[in-house]
Amino acid sequence: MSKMAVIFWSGTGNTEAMANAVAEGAKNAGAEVSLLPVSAVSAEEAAAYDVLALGCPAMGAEVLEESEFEPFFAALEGSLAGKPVALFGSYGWGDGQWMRDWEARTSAAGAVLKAQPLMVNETPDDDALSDCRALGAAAAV
Ligand SMILES: Cc1cc2nc3c(=O)[nH]c(=O)nc-3n(C[C@H](O)[C@H](O)[C@H](O)COP(=O)(O)O)c2cc1C
Repeated sequence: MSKMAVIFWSGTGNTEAMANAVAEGAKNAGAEVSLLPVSAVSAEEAAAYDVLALGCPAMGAEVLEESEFEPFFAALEGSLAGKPVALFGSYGWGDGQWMRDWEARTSAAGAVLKAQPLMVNETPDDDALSDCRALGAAAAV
């Protein structure tokens, strides 16, 4: 059974709702899942998991949230070579540039992207939550 961490930052709950569904999908697919706000985990602890699902909304001007998530991810980048990773997050008025940049960084770090990064506009509806569960399942195997 793979040990997977779903690690997220969420200001208004949208990415958190996605994270809950990602974790549910991964558990249903047989993974042992830890669901963690980014404030509760260090990069070193995150790097010890077999699989990572990382969630962060578009913040600032098309960037990762800068006070907690960006420092966490910057510290993790050096440990991502060969690591299976899935990315997800909610956004508002943008066109997804934050996710394209994040995906490029993750690939450049040598991570193995387990699925297309999943972006949801604002609050996830039922279809989006089922996409989140599918992402979790894809990451878990
Ligand atoms: C300070 C701030 C900056 C934001 N910057 C962007 C942005 O650059 N592009 C975008 O598409 N949405 C942006 N948004 C919208 C959020 O990404 C969107 O509301 C998202 O659903 C928030 O997710 P959360 O509920 O997990 O915090 C921003 C929101 C806030 C509060």
